[in-house]
Amino acid sequence: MKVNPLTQNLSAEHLLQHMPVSTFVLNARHQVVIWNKACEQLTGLKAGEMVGTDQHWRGFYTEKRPCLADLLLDSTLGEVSSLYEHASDFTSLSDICHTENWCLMPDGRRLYLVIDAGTISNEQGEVVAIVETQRDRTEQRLTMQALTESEQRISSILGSAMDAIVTVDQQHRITLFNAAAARIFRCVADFAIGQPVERFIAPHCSKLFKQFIDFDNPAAKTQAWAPEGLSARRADGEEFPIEATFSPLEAHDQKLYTIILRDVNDRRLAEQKLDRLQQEKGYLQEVLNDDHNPGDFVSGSKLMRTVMEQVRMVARTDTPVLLLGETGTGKELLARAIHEFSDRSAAIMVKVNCAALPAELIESELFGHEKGAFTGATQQRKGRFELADGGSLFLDELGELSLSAQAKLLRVLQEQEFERVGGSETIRVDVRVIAATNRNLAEEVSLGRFRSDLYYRLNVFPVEVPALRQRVADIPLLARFFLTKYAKKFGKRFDDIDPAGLDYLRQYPWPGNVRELQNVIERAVILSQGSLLDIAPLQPVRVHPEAATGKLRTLESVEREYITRTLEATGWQISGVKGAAAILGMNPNTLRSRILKLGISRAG
Ligand SMILES: Nc1ncnc2c1ncn2[C@@H]1O[C@H](COP(=O)(O)OP(=O)(O)OP(=O)(O)O)[C@@H](O)[C@H]1O
Repeated sequence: MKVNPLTQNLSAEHLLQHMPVSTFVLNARHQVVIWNKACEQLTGLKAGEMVGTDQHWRGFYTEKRPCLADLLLDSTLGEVSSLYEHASDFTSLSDICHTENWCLMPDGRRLYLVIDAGTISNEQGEVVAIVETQRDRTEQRLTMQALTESEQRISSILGSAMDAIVTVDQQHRITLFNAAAARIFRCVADFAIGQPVERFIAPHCSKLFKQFIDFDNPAAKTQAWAPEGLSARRADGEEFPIEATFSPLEAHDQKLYTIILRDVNDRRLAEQKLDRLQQEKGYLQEVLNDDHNPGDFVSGSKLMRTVMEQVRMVARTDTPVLLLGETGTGKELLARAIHEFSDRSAAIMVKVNCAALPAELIESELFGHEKGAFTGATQQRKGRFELADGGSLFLDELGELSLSAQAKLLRVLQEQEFERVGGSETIRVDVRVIAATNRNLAEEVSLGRFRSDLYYRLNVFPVEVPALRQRVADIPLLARFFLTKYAKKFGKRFDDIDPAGLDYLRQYPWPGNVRELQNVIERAVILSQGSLLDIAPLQPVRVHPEAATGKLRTLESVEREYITRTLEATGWQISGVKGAAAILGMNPNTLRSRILKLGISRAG
């Protein structure tokens, strides 16, 4: 063998000992023959204590296990995958192998070591020794892990962002297209990436973008806000309004630009939805304070059972329902039952009391108005029809509706569409109308106060709710029902109603119907002391005593005088147990509207 004069004084052992890479050598019996300086440094174990032993594993592991050199020596490389964390990185070229692993060093440090091992054979080809090197790559590994994690975080942020995020290179080609961009532009990222951004933004917007990325433009160093009024183009060519920001991005020495944009229509729709939900919330709050719970409907008499059957039958259809009956008979409660029994019960039933609002406001209440439609209309407002979309609309006191509102209502019933007050946009809704009145509508039609076409449209399914005096069998049931309700409310206990009192209740004609009975029981619960509820004899209200004198007056003047008298008796208190509405057996809102209509005032 030719001797190299430059290396003749350097033995192989000398070289291995001073190699700057941690190295140990095993003989064919797995005994350490060399444990170099770098290996001493890495493991903290001295060559003196390792050479001649088979304890080399102690340098890298806390428990005895084969090192890569041992596996190579025993030709058991198959075990690598179970012993090394990153066995996939393991490579073996017959007599050289490589793997990477986290190792727990004797001093407790956790190091990521890149391990290589190779065989040394004699001239006969017999393996006489194995050399194993270990290189510490902990820092690189941790940096790589941190980078991967941060990339994953960024990609999950990009993926979950609501706005479209698109990055573009200096040639204007798209390099990144997040999930929101795919949704907004209606195409997958693979389709968009590589395409010029101009394919997705309208000319005016591309001009602005070009100005932005112009290198001589110092503004390109910072973010720029593209105002509303710009538009972008979806993959199918449809243009849509956007607002966007442009910003520069330095990545891997490459200059990129990010465009973050949002579909303004989406935002407008979201705002509208929010607006509607807020109105709905306000409305539901009103309903929560209401005591009309269809689950609490008491019906024992044959007459009421027939009414309930009708209600159940019609509930399943979309036909408008007209509930007719005296005040306080339970029309609103039945309207709620119709809604609850219908397929629309998941949506809400919106109520409008047509008598509680002045004629000029009722149309805006029902159909909404546009900004500036009339003095005081400072904002666009949706009406109750829009709020009830998908559900039901209960029009209470329908007979009070103005003729012009009646015309609009007829159109909604026929075509399910209308325009807001002061607006030209046609709004379509899917609403089931339930109306109620205590007036004789047929008579109102003949007097020209109610449109005949609307009457016929609503009269498809009239439900006559009988007066309480026509269904005496319901009186004890209702009285006991209200007794339980108010005894609970006022924290009192009663065994039953005094039998004499029950007779008074049965004999009384109940002009205010169930509402009046409810008020009588509520007052009795407050006043009674014993275990039986006391009911004082009831005096029917004499509405028009003047008839007896022969001086006949109009119903309106009698009504005005009687309401005024009742108000004076209650000290002008309208609602509450002792209020005029309770005495008159009227809904407080209805009473308020009657007071306005009849021009009743405290002074006069
Ligand atoms: N069958 C019933 N069972 C239980 N409560 C009833 C029943 N009928 C009516 N009520 C109660 O009587 C009161 C008046 O009922 P409701 O408001 O439904 O009558 P209405 O006919 O709509 O009255 P108005 O015409 O004055 O608006 C409510 O508090 C209601 O809960």
